[in-house]
Amino acid sequence: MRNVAARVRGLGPAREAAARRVTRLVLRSVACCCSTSRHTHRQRATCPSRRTASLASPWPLAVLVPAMSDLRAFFTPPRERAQPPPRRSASPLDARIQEALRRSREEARVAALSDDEALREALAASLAEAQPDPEELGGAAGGSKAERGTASGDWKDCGEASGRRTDDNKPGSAAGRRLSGGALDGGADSKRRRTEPAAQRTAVAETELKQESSSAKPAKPIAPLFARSSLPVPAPDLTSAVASTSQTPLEVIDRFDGSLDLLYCKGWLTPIARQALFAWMTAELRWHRVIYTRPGTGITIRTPRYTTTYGRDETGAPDVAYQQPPVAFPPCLDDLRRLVEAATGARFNTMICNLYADGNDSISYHSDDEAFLGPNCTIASLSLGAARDFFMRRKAPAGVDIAPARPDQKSGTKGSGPAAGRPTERWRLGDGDLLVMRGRTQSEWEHAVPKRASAGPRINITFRRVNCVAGVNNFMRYSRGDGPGYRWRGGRLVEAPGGQ
Ligand SMILES: O=C(O)CCC(=O)C(=O)O
Ligand SMILES: [Fe+2]
Repeated sequence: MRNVAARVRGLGPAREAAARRVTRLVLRSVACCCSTSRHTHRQRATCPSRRTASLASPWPLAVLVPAMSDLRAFFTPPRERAQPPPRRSASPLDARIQEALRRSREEARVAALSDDEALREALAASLAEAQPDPEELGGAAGGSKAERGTASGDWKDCGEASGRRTDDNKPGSAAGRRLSGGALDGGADSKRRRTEPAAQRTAVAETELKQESSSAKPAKPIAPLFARSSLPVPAPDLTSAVASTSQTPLEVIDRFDGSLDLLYCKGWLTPIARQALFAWMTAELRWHRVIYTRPGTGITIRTPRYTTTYGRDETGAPDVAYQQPPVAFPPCLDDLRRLVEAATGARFNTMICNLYADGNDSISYHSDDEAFLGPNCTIASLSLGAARDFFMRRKAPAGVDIAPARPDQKSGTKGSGPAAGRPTERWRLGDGDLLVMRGRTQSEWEHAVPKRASAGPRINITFRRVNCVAGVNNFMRYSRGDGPGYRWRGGRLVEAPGGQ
């Protein structure tokens, strides 16, 4: 009853009294909230779960909410009811009552859950996302137009041509070629860039910017069940490989004569480890929504996901040698790095973390082939939380414009000439899955996580090995930037000063 009083306070004494009457009525007429039993009035008085049988509990609300449209009449004193109600399309009173009841129901539901249950429930909701739309990336121009829509639109391209001290800034580098629409940048889109006059190119780029900006909505509530996570979430203990990983060997995927060279393990991280890691990373890491200017164009890009980065190269350079001092791995992520190294046989010194808050967050087609990663680099990618599609498409051979095959077409069409289209591969990366890209994969393929109409929060961690200061500068610039940081507080990502 206290809850009722709190929720309807300010509606006037008559309506408050009416609300109390309704609640009393409902409490008498429904079973108590242990729900399995049909207690008598007397039994109910002593049932331990009765304390939750208030207006805020799910039980009476299930009865009240459908009758919401009648509530206004019910709350109206008889004197007023005799007169015809004023014609209003949306009553502010209705709205207030509905909102108060909705909030109290949600609070009661959350309060009734333990931390573990809340986490499990949020993850289950995340995993039950809508099926992907196979058409989304299927355009012949390559890449979803809801995304940046070009192979040269991603942060890496800008970093490499930013004039900063990166090895990739050289005209002959893979990145330089991509940015200038060179040989590796195949597809109709890059052809368009090569042939259009500069003014037109700017117009196209601005359109892409609008798409990018509109897709990159500000932080919003995404998982109310984390509402209590303002308490510190303990870091998971991942020190034991046997306890933290499934110990299932990684599957070797070797396609197109070694062009696509992957290792894959579904559910590599155990459920307990992955859930604890996901909860800790969302709550305790400081995430960034990096905004940067695309060099040479003056165009502002808002990265459509949250990111952060840790680690440094092994050149032994002091902090002052970097544009921003690198940030050391938090201990549990360092333990994770060691586990991934043990599983893959590769060595890593840096990580980039991506937080896709919902289906609107994405990463467009790109390759992680920067010179500071070295040739044929190995990149290990661990997914946590909601499953998302991971698309791969083969780059066109130098100087050839071939549209990629549609993602729903059978990939690897024989004699992949122009008619056949470039092969595409599609993966569904789920909670705890480990995917390792190695060999020629980065130089011959691109990958993307497209937007989806609905998807729960997902984290992706990529482990990489950079061989120079420039690589760390690049990661710091494009995965941390100089804007504000965000932390998951009260069920949403909120701007948070300080910390790493
Ligand atoms: O989220 C993913 O699975 C991919 C992330 C990625 O490609 C990147 O960070 O470079
Ligand atoms: Fe990538």
